[in-house]
Amino acid sequence: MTLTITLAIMTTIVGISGIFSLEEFQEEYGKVKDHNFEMLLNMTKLKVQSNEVLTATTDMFLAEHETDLQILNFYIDGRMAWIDKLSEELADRVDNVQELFIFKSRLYIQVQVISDEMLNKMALLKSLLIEYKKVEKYKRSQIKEGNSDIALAVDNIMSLFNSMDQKSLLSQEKPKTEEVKQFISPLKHTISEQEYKHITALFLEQPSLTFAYQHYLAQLEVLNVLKSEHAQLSKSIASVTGEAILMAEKNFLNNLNKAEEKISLRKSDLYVLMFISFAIALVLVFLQIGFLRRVHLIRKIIDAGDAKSQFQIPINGRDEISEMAKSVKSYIEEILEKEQQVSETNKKLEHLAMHDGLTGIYNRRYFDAKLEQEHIRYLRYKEPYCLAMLDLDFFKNINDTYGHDIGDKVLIDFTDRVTKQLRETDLFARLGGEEFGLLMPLTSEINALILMERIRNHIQSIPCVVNNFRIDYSVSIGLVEVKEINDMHDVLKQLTLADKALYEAKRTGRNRVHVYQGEQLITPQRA
Ligand SMILES: Nc1nc2c(ncn2[C@@H]2O[C@H](COP(=O)(O)OP(=O)(O)OP(=O)(O)O)[C@@H](O)[C@H]2O)c(=O)[nH]1
Repeated sequence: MTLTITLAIMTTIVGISGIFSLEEFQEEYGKVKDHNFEMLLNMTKLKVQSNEVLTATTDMFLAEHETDLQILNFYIDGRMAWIDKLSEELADRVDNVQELFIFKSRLYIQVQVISDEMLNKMALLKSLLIEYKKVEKYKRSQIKEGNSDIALAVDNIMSLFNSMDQKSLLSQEKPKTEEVKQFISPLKHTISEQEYKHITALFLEQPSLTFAYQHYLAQLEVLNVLKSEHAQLSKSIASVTGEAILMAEKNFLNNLNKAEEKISLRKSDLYVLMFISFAIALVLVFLQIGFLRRVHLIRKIIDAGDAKSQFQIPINGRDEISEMAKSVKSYIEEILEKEQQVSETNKKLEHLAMHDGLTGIYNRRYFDAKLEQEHIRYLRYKEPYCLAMLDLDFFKNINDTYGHDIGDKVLIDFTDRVTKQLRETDLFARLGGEEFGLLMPLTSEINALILMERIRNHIQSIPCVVNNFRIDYSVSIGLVEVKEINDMHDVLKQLTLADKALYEAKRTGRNRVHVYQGEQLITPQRA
């Protein structure tokens, strides 16, 4: 019982701990979920931030009126720093380092390619700027020399260049004579013919001016490159952050699946554990049933006190029940042995209580009880019975002559010989000393008388031989038939009547039978 209770408690603990661990797992699962949702949110934020950073740096670059290497380097550094920052952010969120490295390298290469292209353009631009500065220097020298018209013409030309639409500028590699003439035509009326020709020749021959014009083209190209680079980077950012988001989502799903797998594994573990506990409990219950059945059997055997039944219980085992069965077995055997002894003692006591110690025939007590019983039967059914009192004659003489021991042997001889003459239904008892009683149920007076005479004759005709002594002895008998005519309901009175008849037998000479019949005593003729 204790074992079952212990097991039940264990199973409960397992179940509760299982529930707790499941809750713990679910909590973990929730955390993973929250973490991944947060990560996705951050990735989306990062994407927005990246676009903002990129746009800001591009705008800053474009806002500069002058493009030089310093700005370009600043721009490139800004891009690289942003890529590093983006990589760091991604590293916290993306498990696959290899993929992250590939993204980073892709971005680096892209920025590098763009930077190289831009550096080439910048180199060209720089040389153009030098040329442009030469034109300006020429303009300033003309002003200094007082050639304000020429300086004005240069200005006009430069304004004209500036005012030219991008398309027409981009379609030309260098100004043609006609166009140069067209550019300087406003000067035609303000300067002399000679001066006009000189300026035209100057512009046509002066490569600086041509390059100055090309400066605009280059600047525009740089702007275009920047725009396309911005578009490409935006696209890359979108793609990288998109892929990162996809990866994060993939991770997220992986993590969810792992958590779910763990939960289902834990669940199946718990089921197995609970099944094992249940099976053990079942086995224990069966063992306990067997245990109780055996205990019950032992108890039944104890209750029944049947020593033989104990062999149904296996007593050869080494368990507690077998030990108990062994104890019960020896205990019952001991009890049975004692019971046997008590029973034998009781039988002896019973025998002693009912029998005479010397002769072995019934004693006075038993005779009185049986006589009373017989008398009751008589009173009810009116079936007569006979009662006789037998007394050895001159027994005192035998004692005195041969001794008390031999007197005893004579008494035994007498009872043996009388008993052999009787029916099984007759009751012969020693009433005391040398006096005996004989109860003859369902016996008529005449039959009883015949029997008494036979006994008397048998005793007096065959002497008793004891210790080589031949002892002749006789017996006197008083007989009474209990029937209606004696009209005495008291059983003790019947004995008195028999005694009276005996007394008469003694008085009239001994060795004879007297029958009591009312107040008349009849002494039958000897056979
Ligand atoms: N050996 C022996 N003697 C007994 C026993 N019981 C009584 N007696 C003796 O029996 C004798 C009876 O003697 P009495 O009463 O005088 O009668 P009796 O000598 O038989 O004479 P009557 O009866 O008149 O013929 C006594 O001497 C008793 O001691 C006994 O158990 N064994």
